[in-house]
Amino acid sequence: MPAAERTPQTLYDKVFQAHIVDEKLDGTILLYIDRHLVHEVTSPQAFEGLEVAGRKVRRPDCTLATTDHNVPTTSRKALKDIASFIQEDDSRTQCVTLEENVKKFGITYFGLSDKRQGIVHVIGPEQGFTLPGTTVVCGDSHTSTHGAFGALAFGIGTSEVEHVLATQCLITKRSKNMRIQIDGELAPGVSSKDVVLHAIGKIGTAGGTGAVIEFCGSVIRSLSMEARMSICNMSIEGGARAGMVAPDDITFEYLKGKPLAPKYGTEEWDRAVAYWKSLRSDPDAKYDIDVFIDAKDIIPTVTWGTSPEDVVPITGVVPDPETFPTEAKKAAGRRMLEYMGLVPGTPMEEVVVDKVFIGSCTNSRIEDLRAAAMVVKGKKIASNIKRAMIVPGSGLVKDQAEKEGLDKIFVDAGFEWREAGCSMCLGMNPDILSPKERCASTSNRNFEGRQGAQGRTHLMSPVMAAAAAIAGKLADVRKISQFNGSPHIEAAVTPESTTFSGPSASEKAHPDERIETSDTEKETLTDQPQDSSPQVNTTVTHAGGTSAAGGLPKFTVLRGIAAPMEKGNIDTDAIIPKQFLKTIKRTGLGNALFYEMRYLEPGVENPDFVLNREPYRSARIIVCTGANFGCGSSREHAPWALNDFGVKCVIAPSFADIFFNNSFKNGMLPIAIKNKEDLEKVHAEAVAGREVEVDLPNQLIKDASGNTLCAFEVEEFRKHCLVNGLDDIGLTMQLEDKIAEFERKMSRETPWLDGSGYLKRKGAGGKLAVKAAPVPKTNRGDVKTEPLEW
Ligand SMILES: CC(C)[C@H](C(=O)O)[C@@H](O)C(=O)O
Ligand code: SF4
Repeated sequence: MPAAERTPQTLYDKVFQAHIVDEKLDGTILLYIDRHLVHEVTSPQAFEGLEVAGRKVRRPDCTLATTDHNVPTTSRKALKDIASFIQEDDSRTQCVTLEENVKKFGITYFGLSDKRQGIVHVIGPEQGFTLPGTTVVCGDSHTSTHGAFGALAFGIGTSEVEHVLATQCLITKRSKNMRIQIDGELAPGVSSKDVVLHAIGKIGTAGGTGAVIEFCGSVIRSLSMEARMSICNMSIEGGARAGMVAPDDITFEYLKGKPLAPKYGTEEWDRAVAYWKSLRSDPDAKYDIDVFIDAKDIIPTVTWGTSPEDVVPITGVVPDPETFPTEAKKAAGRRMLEYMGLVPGTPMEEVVVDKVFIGSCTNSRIEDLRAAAMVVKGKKIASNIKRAMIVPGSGLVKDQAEKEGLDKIFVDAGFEWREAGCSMCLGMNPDILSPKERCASTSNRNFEGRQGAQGRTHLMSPVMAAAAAIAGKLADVRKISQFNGSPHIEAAVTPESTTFSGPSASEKAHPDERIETSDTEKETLTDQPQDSSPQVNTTVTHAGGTSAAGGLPKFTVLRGIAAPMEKGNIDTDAIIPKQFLKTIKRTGLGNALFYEMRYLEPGVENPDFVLNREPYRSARIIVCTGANFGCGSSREHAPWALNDFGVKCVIAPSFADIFFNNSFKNGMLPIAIKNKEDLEKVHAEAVAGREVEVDLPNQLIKDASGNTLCAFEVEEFRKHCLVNGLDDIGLTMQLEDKIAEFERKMSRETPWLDGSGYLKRKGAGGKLAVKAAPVPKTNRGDVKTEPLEW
């Protein structure tokens, strides 16, 4: 079609379009996936599914695994193997299971003894595994990070992990286009984290639901890749599945010399760059949602509540919930302040902090550490700070920081210098907050209990967390550090502009050795599910939650008690907290459902919680009047826990995308009812304790006497799969010819995406062999003697 007649496309449209393998009339699309990152938490059940069905990993060369969530970040000097290194049983099982699976399925893996190990969203870009114009997935919501390269990158659930492993494709739909344009110049002391916190404060945690956000404008263009990653990382906190930035010279510069990027100086590199340059939104491209932000409105920002949208400038005060617009918001605000131990009107700069955490996939890259080091250099952390931790995002970040002497600056100031991992972002490992401890954290989620049961999290940038460590309370970094008129932190701090010196890593003692084991052990114990975990509902079982490979129970008409809920933004951390994610099974999680709300302490039920009251103990449906149900993490454990408890259907005004998808994959039906009156009718039945009937074939919700309460929408393909109990991996595999054809085309057009050992180009008549085969050699051997290449 001549260019003039082509509908203008956004960056997202272009990348999406280039990966369509097949499209159904109802808009269901089979999308090809170029890059699949795998970690230990969301993969065991997927590998198990493959094994049970006798399936292979289709593209081991496009799959990269590491272990990050469960790993302790203490010294690895004495590391022999992961099995003896990890003390906690369930964490160890998950990590060992991953190691077994990567061997079994021939996948490249960066284990604990490998310098390239680290948080999955740090290592992908670092290796050049993440490239512009690619589709990138991982069983992890912060896969959005990789969108900084102009990749379409999003989190998926475990069933989808299994689907991608088996077919290298995903079944999906087009998303809406959303644009967040940030123009102007960031003031000194303001960083990309402030930009994204400010943006989420503006759009809310459901603002981007159903959309892919393109970040653009002069501010974004001026930012480094690290800073762009921090912004795209938190797109998910704004409800969007993905965030994207158009690739430009800054992107290409970053990719030069990365092990898995096309080799700089070769024809392939030039070809790739020419393609990457075409990945810009067309000038007249249309966006469904447009947001403009003026850089001068952004000042260092912190959160005050338990949702990432609860932001306030550091110069502000703790808000008063009584001024919130609706009764529901007032109630939520009161609860948050109680949880956070804050009083309305208190200046944020007076909020005293106990712990400081600089790390996570949002802010653990070299630039983050440089910026934080600049603030703490020559200073000491305040005496009230119990613990301040620096956790590099990968072994390579750690090495680089040590080369620049940053570790010395931190240790001299009183910080702990740790090994790479998710650490205190999500207490699945020994790094956790004790109850009521307050943390200045560079992570991305401040949900209740996220960093440890009853822990209190304030999200902020690395320089702000560093400032909090020095001040002993939340602090305005602009008062603590001089920014010498630099335009903004990420452009200001480069290795050249920072004169750090200090002994190299090998010359100094390891700071981890200062940590007393007893302290670590104590913290671990407080946050682990106890053996005495309450046993409830053990009699409520049904056929859901089976492996996708084994087919699903059919969903036609469901009748049962519906439990009423009213809260908005019920996140998956609340549906099932982190300590229960260590299972390698899909079943048995019913007892952990809504754990923090359901139990006052292990074994003691909270009598006020709806599922602890009759008749709701046997609820099969949840009716929630609050929007954005299932937001946050991609954990499929959330629908597994609901399913295991007996709930097969959730009705709410809206859902977070990943939870919505994950539910269908488990034979469950999430129903979005936007019409308030309709939802209220169903809610009233639930409140009255009467049964409700969900009739999927006729798409109707009825009361106990069979009267229709309202109709509901459901996508045709999803309905077809639910009603017939279809295994969508099997369905996709029937399209083998189309997938193979697509792969041949990709190998011709973007050959740099094929990993070594994939296509043996010796097929007759120019026909390429596309049989899935493990890469002949991986780097799972002795990393010390192997080069940092595949
Ligand atoms: C464990 C994983 C499913 C989860 C996610 O998807 O985000 C985790 O990384 C988190 O940050 O909560
Ligand atoms: S958000 Fe935290 S737990 Fe999740 S991947 Fe990132 S660092 Fe790990």
